Amino acid sequence: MINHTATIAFIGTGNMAGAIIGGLLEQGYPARNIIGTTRSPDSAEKASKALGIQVTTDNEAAVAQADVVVLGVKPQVMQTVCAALGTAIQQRQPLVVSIAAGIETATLDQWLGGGLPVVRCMPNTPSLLGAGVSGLFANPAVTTEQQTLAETLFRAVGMIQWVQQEADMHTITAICGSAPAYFYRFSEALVRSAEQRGLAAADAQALVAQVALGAARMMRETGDTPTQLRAKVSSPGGTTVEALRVFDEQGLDALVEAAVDACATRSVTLTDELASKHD
Ligand SMILES: NC(=O)C1=CN([C@@H]2O[C@H](COP(=O)(O)OP(=O)(O)OC[C@H]3O[C@@H](n4cnc5c(N)ncnc54)[C@H](OP(=O)(O)O)[C@@H]3O)[C@@H](O)[C@H]2O)C=CC1
Ligand SMILES: O=C(O)[C@@H]1CCC=N1
Repeated sequence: MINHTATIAFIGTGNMAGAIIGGLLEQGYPARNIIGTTRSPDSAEKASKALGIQVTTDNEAAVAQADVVVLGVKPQVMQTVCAALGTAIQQRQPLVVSIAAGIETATLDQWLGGGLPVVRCMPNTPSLLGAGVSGLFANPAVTTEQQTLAETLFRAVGMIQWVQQEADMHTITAICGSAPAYFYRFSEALVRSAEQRGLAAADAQALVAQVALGAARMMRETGDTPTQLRAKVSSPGGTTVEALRVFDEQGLDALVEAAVDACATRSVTLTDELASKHD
């Protein structure tokens, strides 16, 4: 069960934090126990209306009442945001959860003044529907109770996976955080092909979404591996094998491997760029 009494401050309430907040509210988390912040008053008003929670531009005031502070701003502005929040966070000593790509817990802790419990989390946007995946890493200052709190919060919006080595967060980013976009990209290509063959765009999009949902549910619910499920679709001498032959001939595995590698490598270089700012 989620601890519904913890007050959570989301510093940055954009695409990802908004998806987590939406998912928590959907699961019954009380709106009064969630506060969000944005940089501009305009986006605060928009986010507040869209999500049905209080959203301000006052990061320090949000932290002052929080048991959990979720840092949901872009990596490139995180240091500035943390520097301005250090005093409020040190006074309150909340559990700090960062959802930023490429920022190590030690770097964040240093930016916030040191000695803090920091959980690094890599979620993904399907959290909005309770269908997210979040990889989690805790620094040594995180207590068992805080670990459970972080775990229950993110479990409320999907699956969770703890990693013991922080370096594994690069892989988690490449196969969970960023990966919904790969499926959307593949779906865009399928929709485009269907359109070229004469289907209406809206129909093609609905069909592709249903295929993706069905395929995902088969992988989750039948216990079969993707390889076994693929075999069950591919009749010898039939149609599917022809499409799969083209994927193989044109090097789908190498393409995917290169894409995942590029994503994980960017997570590493982002980490190096941001850590080099930390003295
Ligand atoms: N999008 C995704 O799928 C995923 C994103 N992430 C991580 O989540 C983080 C946010 O990404 P995303 O949600 O896509 O980005 P968005 O640009 O959608 O959101 C950024 C949010 O930060 C706010 N913000 C900027 N500066 C400040 C500030 N000084 N004080 C308070 N709020 C501020 C913005 O407010 P305003 O609108 O006023 O500028 C906005 O609400 C990143 O670190 C990213 O690595 C992790 C996993 C997946
Ligand atoms: O693209 C990004 O950098 C963020 C992190 C994972 C998903 N979106």
